[in-house]
Amino acid sequence: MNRLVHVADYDALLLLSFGGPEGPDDVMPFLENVVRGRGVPRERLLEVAEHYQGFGGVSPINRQNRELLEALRPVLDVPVYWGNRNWHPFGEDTVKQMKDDGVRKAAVLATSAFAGYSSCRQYYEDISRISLEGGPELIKMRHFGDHPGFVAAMADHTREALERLGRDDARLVFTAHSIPVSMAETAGPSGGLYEAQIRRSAELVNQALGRDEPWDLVWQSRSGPPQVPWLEPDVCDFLHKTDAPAVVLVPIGFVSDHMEVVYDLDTEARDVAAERGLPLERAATVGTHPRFVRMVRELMEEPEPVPCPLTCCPAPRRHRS
Ligand SMILES: CC1=C(CCC(=O)O)c2cc3nc(cc4[nH]c(cc5[nH]c(cc1n2)c(C)c5CCC(=O)O)c(CCC(=O)O)c4C)C(CCC(=O)O)=C3C
Ligand SMILES: [Fe+2]
Repeated sequence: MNRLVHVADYDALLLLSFGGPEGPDDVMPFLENVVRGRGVPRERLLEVAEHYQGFGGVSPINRQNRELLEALRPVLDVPVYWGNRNWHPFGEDTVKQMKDDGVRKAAVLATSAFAGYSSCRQYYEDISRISLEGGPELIKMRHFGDHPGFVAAMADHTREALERLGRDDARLVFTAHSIPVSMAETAGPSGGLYEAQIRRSAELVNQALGRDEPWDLVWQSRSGPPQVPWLEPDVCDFLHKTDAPAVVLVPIGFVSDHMEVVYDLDTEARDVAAERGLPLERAATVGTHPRFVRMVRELMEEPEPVPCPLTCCPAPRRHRS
């Protein structure tokens, strides 16, 4: 059959993710992998280690990724592999396995929907680092925050949270990982793309819900040295000050309920709301919502994506660690 567009014929999918500890002894070595050369103060690291230890040293991200793999298997016609940047199974090891299995060309689904250094460029860096001579070609799929599958899944979960809260006057407060302002300014070919894409995605979710009410976008999980400016307002500062009568937090910036969600939102942000007597619910991330899972297949059926220009989303200046 002649096709009008070139359909990239992948013979595998690689789920490329962040990785997380699977027990108390993994926590510090994992964190050291994450922040190597990034100038994150030791005190911040020890504080974040405590968040993980509060969950028995186990990040929820690995279970979430395993669940996504299981949900993808019946929907795709090709084998599904999983590799991480910061913890086992490391992408390096997975790609060796893929090579041994004779994989030729794999679509790469990074567990992040948007542009930016941490959310996109760093996954390209991972791909170059783990690619092997004679191994599979690894094609990173496009940003998907505006894909109807992502939007519909997020909208569904937001509707469920609104129903749990049971208040018509609740305000939707979208939240995403804060990043340094300098990183936000250089996101995408002409800058500002991380924030612009997240805002667009939030707007699409709001529209899908048929809501006319104003909504907010706030940031969470700030890291780095205190003198470096990051995107604001922080979710907790926002909750301290808002005059909204009730709030649904919508973690639009994440694809699964990992530590940033279950600690920074479900523990910290919830405590602030409770202190103020502010009714609050948190929408589930897209996770394994069937429409999101189907989106992955749809992305693989699109023409092969044009890679991001090498000049966008540059790495921040390296710090000595
Ligand atoms: C934009 C963005 C996403 C969303 C896109 C995506 O999902 O990729 C994201 C996701 C995640 N971030 C995660 C964990 C961490 N991020 C850190 C630190 C940082 N994140 C940053 C940005 C982002 N991060 C940045 C600019 C830093 C500063 C240091 C650096 O420039 O790298 C640190 C260091 C300690 C600290 O928090 O200070 C940890 C432990 C986990 C795993 C959670 C789990 O284990 O369940 C996930 C999914
Ligand atoms: Fe992070």
